[in-house]
Amino acid sequence: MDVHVTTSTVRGSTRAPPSKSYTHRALLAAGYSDGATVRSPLVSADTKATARAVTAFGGAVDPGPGSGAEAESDADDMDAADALAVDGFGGRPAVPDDVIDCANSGTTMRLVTAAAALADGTTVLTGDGSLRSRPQGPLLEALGDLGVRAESTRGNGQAPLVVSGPLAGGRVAIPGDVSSQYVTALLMAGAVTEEGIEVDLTTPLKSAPYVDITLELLDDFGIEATPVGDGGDALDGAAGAAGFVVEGGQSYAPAGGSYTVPGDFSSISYLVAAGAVAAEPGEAVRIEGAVPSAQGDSAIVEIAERMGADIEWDRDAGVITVRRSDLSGVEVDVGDTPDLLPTIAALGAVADGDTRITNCEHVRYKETDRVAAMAEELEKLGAETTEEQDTLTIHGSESDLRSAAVDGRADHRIVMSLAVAALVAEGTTTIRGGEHVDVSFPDFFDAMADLGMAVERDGASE
Ligand SMILES: O=C(O)C1=C[C@@H](OP(=O)(O)O)[C@@H](O)[C@H](O)C1
Ligand SMILES: C=C(OP(=O)(O)O)C(=O)O
Repeated sequence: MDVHVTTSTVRGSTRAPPSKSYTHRALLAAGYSDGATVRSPLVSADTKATARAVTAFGGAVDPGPGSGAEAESDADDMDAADALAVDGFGGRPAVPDDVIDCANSGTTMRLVTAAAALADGTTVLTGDGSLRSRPQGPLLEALGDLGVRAESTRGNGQAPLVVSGPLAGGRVAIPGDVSSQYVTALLMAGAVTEEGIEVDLTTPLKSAPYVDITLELLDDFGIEATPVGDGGDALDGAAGAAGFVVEGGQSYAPAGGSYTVPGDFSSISYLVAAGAVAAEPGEAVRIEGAVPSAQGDSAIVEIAERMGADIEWDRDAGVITVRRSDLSGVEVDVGDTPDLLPTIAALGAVADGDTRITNCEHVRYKETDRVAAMAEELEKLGAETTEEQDTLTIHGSESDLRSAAVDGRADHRIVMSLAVAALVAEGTTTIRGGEHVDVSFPDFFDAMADLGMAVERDGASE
């Protein structure tokens, strides 16, 4: 679907969608339990993939009591639910009747691969073309070292994957610089193994806040997992950890039988960026649902502020207010916050001077190579960029941005970031593949239109 965005200003209140990362984990944790309700879930293409996996393992995911939707036993049909009742498989996944389709979701594939290793039989996992090109090798090797048959059908470390359990647990080494999701996967599955799992990192952990999200959620489900330092001493968080330990034989059970998902700061980043570059003079964009949590991507507030944005975050109320102001380029290390790269690049294209995004090699292993994608697509809008393996520099200047036809690369975050840049590019920008926002922020263009973005989709104009 082509989306056409014409230069426009924005103002008014909007609400952050629920967190994709927390929803994936909550659905799977509820699956590992005897049953739990997940409140305020993100219902999107990616989280539906995780719900399908929970169902394939013998659980069930239904719009629950008070969900605002009729009960349905089909994970694909969970739209409009504001609570999902999950029937768990009690830590023992059944062998699925069919292949598990993880669609576009890396989180689903990694977390579900480790869950599949617990089953006494064989699970096959696949996904779309993008997911089948992403790296799974380190997780397969780790599971192999733990005595599970875990293979890529093409022998290239990519899906389709075949996993045959059961997994008893043990000690294993894994690199930390490809994906933190391998650690999350091993910790979530490790809690219900017989022996528990000890993970030793062979390289420092990138995307560490995502493991903090995991530790926070595990704690809320009554599961103990511990980051450890070089000497085996327990640490407070995943940053700087040399490894992780999770005891086996634990039971997943959230307090009161339910878990509530907080707002998503990766999604909030587009709303913040839109306000910072295009809020109507004298007006503001107000974002509700911005409650503090372990999400590293809440750094978008500090990054926008450092660029000169007029922004306030009332943490108690969970409200961010942002007004337009002149932005200047800054240097940002995205080692902890890979999903912010497209947003920061779009902000950098509007800011005056250079925005240098460093430590970003792992951002090349996402739905697309986001470093190359943002460099190339922002150039079409008139920005100058310099791409290196681990660094992206945007030589920004608002006056240079002009409309163009750009490609969202079938990647939700590229689409949403280009839409932000399109707010200030002179004329009408056409973004190819606008439908891919369904992965993490299905209502993105509705929310933006409500704020004042001049946007047309498939002939419908707002
Ligand atoms: O665990 C998670 O929820 C995620 C971890 C990050 O991936 P990596 O750990 O592969 O960098 C992030 O990019 C992804 O969007 C979500
Ligand atoms: C990379 C992302 O997610 P995943 O790894 O789950 O595909 C993302 O949402 O930006």
